[in-house]
Formats: sequence, structure tokens, C-alpha cells
Amino acid sequence: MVPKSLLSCVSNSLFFHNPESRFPSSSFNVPVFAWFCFALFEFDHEHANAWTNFKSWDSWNGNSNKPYLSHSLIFNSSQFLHNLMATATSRTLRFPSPSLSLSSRLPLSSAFSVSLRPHRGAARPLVVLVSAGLNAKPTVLVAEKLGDAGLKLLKEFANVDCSYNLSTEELCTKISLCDALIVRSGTKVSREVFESSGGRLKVVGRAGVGIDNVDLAAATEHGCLVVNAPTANTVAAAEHGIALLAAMARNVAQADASVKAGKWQRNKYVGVSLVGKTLAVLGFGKVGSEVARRAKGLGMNVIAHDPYAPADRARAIGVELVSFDEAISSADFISLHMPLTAATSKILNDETFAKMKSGVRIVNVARGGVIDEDALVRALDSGIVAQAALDVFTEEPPPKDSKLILHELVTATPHLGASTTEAQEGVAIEIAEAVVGALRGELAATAVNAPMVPSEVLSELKPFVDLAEKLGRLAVQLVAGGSGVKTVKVTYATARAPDDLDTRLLRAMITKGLIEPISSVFVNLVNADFSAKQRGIRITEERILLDASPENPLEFIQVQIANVESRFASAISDSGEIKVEGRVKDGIPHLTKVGSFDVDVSLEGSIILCRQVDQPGMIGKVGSVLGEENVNVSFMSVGRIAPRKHAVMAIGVDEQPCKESLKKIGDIPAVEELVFLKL
Ligand SMILES: NC(=O)c1ccc[n+]([C@@H]2O[C@H](COP(=O)([O-])OP(=O)(O)OC[C@H]3O[C@@H](n4cnc5c(N)ncnc54)[C@H](O)[C@@H]3O)[C@@H](O)[C@H]2O)c1
Ligand SMILES: O=C(O)[C@H](O)COP(=O)(O)O
Repeated sequence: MVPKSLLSCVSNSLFFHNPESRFPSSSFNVPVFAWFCFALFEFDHEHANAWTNFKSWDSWNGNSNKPYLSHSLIFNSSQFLHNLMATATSRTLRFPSPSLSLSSRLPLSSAFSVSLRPHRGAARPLVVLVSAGLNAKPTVLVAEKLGDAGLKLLKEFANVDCSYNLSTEELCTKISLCDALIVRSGTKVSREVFESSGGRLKVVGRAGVGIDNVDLAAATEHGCLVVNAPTANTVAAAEHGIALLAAMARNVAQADASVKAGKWQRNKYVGVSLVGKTLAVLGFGKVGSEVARRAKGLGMNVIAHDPYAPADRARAIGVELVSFDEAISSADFISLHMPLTAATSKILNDETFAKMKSGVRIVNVARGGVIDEDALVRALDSGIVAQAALDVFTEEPPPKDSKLILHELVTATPHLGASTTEAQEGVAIEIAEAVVGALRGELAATAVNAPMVPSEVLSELKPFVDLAEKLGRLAVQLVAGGSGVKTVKVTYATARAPDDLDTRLLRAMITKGLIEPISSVFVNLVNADFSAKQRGIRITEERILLDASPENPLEFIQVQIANVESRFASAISDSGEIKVEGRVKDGIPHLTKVGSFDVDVSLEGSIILCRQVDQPGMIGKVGSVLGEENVNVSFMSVGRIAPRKHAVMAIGVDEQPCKESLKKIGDIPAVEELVFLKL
């Protein structure tokens, strides 16, 4: 560990964590910074997966008009620091002689982050932030107010930074230091946020239902899991819907304002009754069905439209599911409860208002964007819509001069649907548990952009998940040059029926194994399919149905890569593909086939595969070369076609042999080819 005193001394002297700080350029102490970089470099030089973005450095030229630089860099390797020093040097920053070193190592589990913040018009950065995580705790940024119970849960597991009302720029700067972000509906989690995170952001928690403020495609592309809290605010939203319905029908808000203004207008505020009226619920999900249940209790006739809702659920509470046109044309009241999607955007518009009964009343506690707000103003003015009660708006907060908000027939609340004490505590707990679980690597039940795999399925598949990733890793390392992988076939041999074996997780792990050794991309369940597609890798899956006991989920997994050359010709099967096959034995993944050769080695450590002419003494010869170099052999297995013919020897090694040792093995006369594979 780098002594904390060193870090604090360095940070006290030149690293500032306050984004509001502005320092004269002379306070940027280059030699000390360089020394610190070098010290980090010394400790981290084994780690090669640098994430760099040198575009950011160009901002040093002072072209940015922004008060702070928009970019943060996150890295976890010396390569970055090396580049950083090289770049800085090339930009005439002088570094002292790199003679200083420290005798301990930085904790590599944590990331380092460098943010450059040039002053408006400055020629070079005034403040450089370097923060080194000295403990393994993840950092969670809570960007909107969250209930105390949720914060308490988060704080038991993570460093929690509650920073509200951040500008996009501030969020983008902060995010590179965070492993998780929690928001409500008021924060736009845009592509820029994911890009600025530099890969550190692992989970976005939406403390509520609607995820229309999170760029899901960008999250997925960046391998960032998005989880929400879908249940805890349902009742609150439904109650608010009913509150708005009743308040609108009886002019409560307008009458209240009038009384407070000293007036007594009993004739002006005559309302309409709810009993016996038809309410059309659009979107019969959690909130919609709770609204329907309550409206039935008020004596209303409730119909609903939802293309995906099961009719029996509606029937169970006495609601008839009807078409969209029937719903809107027969309703006295319409209550909106669908998500904002491309299909629902402006679903109420001039055309659909024209189909409604004259004098219809509309409640919206879903999302402002499902109504064309200009069309609603027109419909209110023309009398098609008698009144509207709105909790949500296209733009929040809406412009002060919004015709809709100021309309006397509109009752408005500032997105209060989920805002009850009870709902906020519930949502906070729900999201904190989901985020902590996700940071622990558990599959979240409320994941929005990843397949949900129940925990019992996960624990059953665990050894096969390891096997899948390792087979992917082995297969891609067998490809000559490692690249050019386009066609991959995965075969699962199983006695389970297709609907009893979820292979999405296995496919994702094979993809991870295939991609990670040949790129700097981090692949997980979230971005596996995207990453494969982006690289033009087509993965097809096939099942061999075995007549065996279905107790064991899988007998073996086979990975084949077609249309490539191999670094190890023996890995090519009779049908011309690179082929590796593995099984789980006693809970441990084993490699059981390479090309057409049967082998049997546990997939731990690394492997040397070597093809030889089968003859006595080979194991001893290879073993002694490795022994000379003090490389520990964990196992050996020989698979041969026939005695004294070709054989493939698989040797498991705990350490990586040096090139010379591998060459010595290759020079043994009977050895025809060999390859070293890292797991
Ligand atoms: N105002 C608030 O504070 C507040 C609080 C909670 C929820 N919400 C919003 O309310 C909405 C519903 O939340 P929920 O928890 O009930 O979600 P949900 O997913 O349980 O229900 C949404 C329903 O809409 C249906 N749907 C989808 N497309 C549709 C379409 N084209 N036409 C009709 N129905 C369609 C779905 O099938 C689903 O049944 C969301 O937009 C959510 O963001 C707002
Ligand atoms: O989608 C939701 O859960 C609601 O709109 C609540 O949003 P909020 O968390 O911003 O109150």
C-alpha cells in the first residue's frame, strides 16, 4: 500500500477535490505531480488494461469554453500513467528523474481517476485530480434525495456521496469516481454520462419505476446494469391518480385558490360526479390496476386498454379489456398508466382527442410525454377535454409560462405520484438492496437491461458458467492472430428440455471468454450480446438432447469457431473448425476435447497443449524442462488416436513458463507443435 501519509501529503499539495476550486496555473506543481505519477506507475506496472482517452488531453490547448473540462479519465493501469507521462512530457511539462520509488503496492482492486479541469480559456489544466482508492469499498453517487433507510443500507456497504442538483457537466465529472449511481426521475442519465464514467460505473439504480430518463442502449453498450424499484411506489401513484381524479371532478384546487383569494364562488365550482361514469385506464399494469380497483370502489364503470395485460387479471377485478379506440371513445374519464416508449409517445394527440367524447376528463400520473401537450391545450380550448389533472410533464419542471400549466381547466402537481413518506422509504430500500446486490455481482431481480436469472438457477449453473468462459478463452487463443472470429457455434449436450435450461448466461460467458483476451472491452451479462454483435461475431446455439437423467443441467459444452486458421493445427476438428469441449467434474470445469483429441485436464491455472508422436518418456522430458524453471505442473493428460501415433498432451501449469522453456519443449524431437494458453 502506498502510505496514506504520502497520498495526503501529495493531495494536500496539489490535488484538489473541490470542483469549484479555481487555482492560478502556477499552483500546478508539475514535478510533484510527475513524481506522484511515477510512484503510481512503479506500483501498477503489471496491469496492462489501460483505458485511455487522449482526446481529453487536447483540451489542454485551451480551446474549451467550458469553465471546467468536460472529461474525466479513469484508468487502472500503469499503461495509462506511462502514457500520461509521455503525453505530458511531449507537452513541455517537465518531469524529475524517475529515481523515486516506494516499496509497497497500490491496491489494484480500486481504480484511479484523473480529471482535467482547465479554467475558462486557460492554456493548460489548473486542477488535476488524482484519487487513489485506498480501500476496496465501492462508491455510490446518490444524485437525488433518497429515503434514510436506503442510505443506511448503502452506507453499510459502500462510500456514499449524496450530491443533488448536479449539472450534466458535474455529473459527468463525478461519475468517473463512482461504481454506482442512484437517481429518481429528475436526473438524465445520458450516453455522455456512461462515456464519462470510463467503464467504472457498473450499475445505475433508478429509485422508482420509469426508466425513460436513463439511456438504456448506452448503459447496455457500456456493460452497465440498470436496475429499478418497480413495486414500492405503486400504491402511492395509484392514490395520487385517484386524488387527482376526485380533485379535478370537484374543482378542489381551483376552489381552494379562489377561497384563499377572498372569494366565495359556489356556483362557479359546481363539479361532476364519479359514480356511474366510465373510466378508461390506459396501461393496466401495477398502477393502472390499483387505480381501477379503487375506481370500482367509487362506483365507476372501469374499462382498460393494455395490449400486454392478461384478460383474466382484468376480469378478476371486474374490468373489461377493450381496444384503444373503444377505450378513448367511450370514456368519461381517461387515466394514463403506461410507460413512455416510442410507441406511447404522444399517444394522446389531435387525432385521438378528436375520437373522444366531448367533455372527457383526463388524468395523467404516468409520463408527460404520452400526451401531445400542445394538442391537449387545443382540446381544452375547444371543449373536447373538459378538464385535465396532470402530475407529469414533457419538460420537468415545465416552463413558467406553459399554456398548459396556466390553463384554468388544468390541475397540476409537481410529479408527486411517488412522493409519500411510505413509498419513498420503500423505494429507497428496494433500490439500495438492488444496487448493493448488483455491486456484489449478484444478478438483480429488477434488472432492466439484462436477463433475470433466478438465484437457484444461477447456483446450479455456476460451475458451467466458469466452464463456458474458460472454453471461450481457450477457443479464441487457439485462433491464429486471435482475430477474425466471426462464426461461433456453441453446443450444449443436456437431458433438460429447452424451457428448463436457460443458456443466456452461458452464452454471455462464452462471449466474454471469446472477446476479453483479444480486446480491452469488459464483457458481462449486460453487454455480451451487444459486444459480440459490434464485433460481427455471430454466435449460434444448438442443443444435443441426451437420453439421461435431467438432474445434471449439462453433460458438456462445445465451442467451435469456423473459418479461421489455428495456432495449433490439432485443435481443428475433422469438420474444419477449431473445437474445444468441456465438462464439469466434481464441480470443477474440465477440458475434455481439443479438435478430435480427447484430453482430460481441469481448467485451472494455464495450459500447454502439445502434439507429439506418442512414445515413452515424453512426460518426463517435458516435466523436467518445466521443473528446471521451477514451473509447477498441476496435471498432465495425454489423448491419442492410437498407440505410437499422434497424441495431444495437455499440461496444466501454475506459473507461466518463459519463452525459452516453451522453445525447449518445442525442440524435443517428437514434439510437432505446441501452444501456451492462459485461462
Ligand atoms: N407520477 C409518478 O410519480 C409515478 C409513480 C409511479 C409510476 N409512474 C409511471 O406510471 C407508469 C406505470 O407504472 P407501473 O408501475 O404501473 O408500470 P407497469 O410496467 O406495471 O405498467 C405499465 C403497463 O403499461 C402497459 N403498456 C405498455 N404499452 C402500452 C400501450 N401502448 N398502451 C397501453 N398500455 C401499454 C404495459 O403492458 C403495462 O401493463 C410508468 O410510466 C411510471 O413511470 C409515475
Ligand atoms: O416512475 C416513477 O417511479 C415515478 O415517476 C416517480 O418518480 P420520482 O422518483 O422522480 O418521484
